[in-house]
Amino acid sequence: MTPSARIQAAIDLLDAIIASARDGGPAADTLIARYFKERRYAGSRDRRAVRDHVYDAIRRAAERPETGRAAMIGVALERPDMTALFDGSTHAPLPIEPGETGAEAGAVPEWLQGLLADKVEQDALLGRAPVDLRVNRLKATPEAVAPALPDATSIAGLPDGLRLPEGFPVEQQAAWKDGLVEVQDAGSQWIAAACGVQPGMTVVDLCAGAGGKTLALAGAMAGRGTLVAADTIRSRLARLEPRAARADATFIETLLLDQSHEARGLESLNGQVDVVLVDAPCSGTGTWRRNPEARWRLTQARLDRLVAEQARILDFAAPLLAPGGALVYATCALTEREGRGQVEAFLARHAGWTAEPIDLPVGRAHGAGLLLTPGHDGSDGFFFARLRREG
Ligand SMILES: C[S@@+](CC[C@H](N)C(=O)[O-])C[C@H]1O[C@@H](n2cnc3c(N)ncnc32)[C@H](O)[C@@H]1O
Repeated sequence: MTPSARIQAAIDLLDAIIASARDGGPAADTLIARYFKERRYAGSRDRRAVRDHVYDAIRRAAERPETGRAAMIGVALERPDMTALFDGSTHAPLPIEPGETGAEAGAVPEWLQGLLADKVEQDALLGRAPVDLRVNRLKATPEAVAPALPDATSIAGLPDGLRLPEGFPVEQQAAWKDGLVEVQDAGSQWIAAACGVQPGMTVVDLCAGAGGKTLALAGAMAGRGTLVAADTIRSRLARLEPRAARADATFIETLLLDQSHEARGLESLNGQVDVVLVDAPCSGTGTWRRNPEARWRLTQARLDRLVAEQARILDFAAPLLAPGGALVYATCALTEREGRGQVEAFLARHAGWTAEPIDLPVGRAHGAGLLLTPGHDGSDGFFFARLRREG
């Protein structure tokens, strides 16, 4: 493909990504993969260049642009070498008209600006994310794994954490294939640490998804005790099973819950659980550096629905705890309503619960919890809090 044709391909893809973000369709990565599956003539350098153009345009625009052309012109007008590629030749975009402007540049959509926690450094939200790993204590130690990953550095405050440069092909490494390491952002590892689980405990990961944090909890439990991974989406829990097998964490039990009737499926655990982790569905504002297109999908109505759902999940999680048990609430969101506000509202609704300090060498105290941000902590953005049921 010519350099101009790569720009036109990026414009076509951005049109599809914009429509998909508006209509709740597939994610950008899925659309890019499909696009190239149908265009086998594109070589690996073409694919990489087009993908880079697409993600440059997505990162640059906080608001969903009107068209792929506007998104790409926004990028080109900041890079003089690129504007010349809009030359109207075969497979190239039409020349940029005098006065034709691109999409506006920005980090955070206007409507969200005032809703983020005041300590969030907005520009860092879209920085490049490294590849963080967690050494799987069920199979390995950091000392044993480190020689196989010479590019890895340690992560302050995480004895089992290793950090590799952005884009490092970790899934091609024997250490990953053999289940000695898992890919897991440092923030998620700190949340697992904040759960304070011990071998022999009864633990429920209530929004387990594909089990990233469940596997970290399994490691901390040394394979002993009861660990239930629950979710309402079967395909997500199904992805946990091969991961658990690879990690030698086969003591994990999965529990598929019926949306809106979750309490029924959890009844037998009522009052029995030492630690419940609620890693709630959220706006994902803390993960924009990995998923910048999420900014184009979030709306006020969706945020309202998420806040209501988080409160409902906390309410059916609370009865599971044994007296003295801990409920850890976490979101990869940086909006006040999903974090500090959600926990304040829980404490106001539920007598007999207190928030307790979390002793970690990272983050900043925020309301009754802790705030992690890419700018301050070098991890994805998270809010989490530990709530204790009185004994
Ligand atoms: C932030 S993701 C979890 C990520 C996962 N804990 C990890 O570390 O990889 C939130 C999960 O909550 C699940 N979820 C949404 N509504 C739920 C509900 N009512 N009960 C339980 N899980 C729910 C979603 O299906 C999704 O997998």
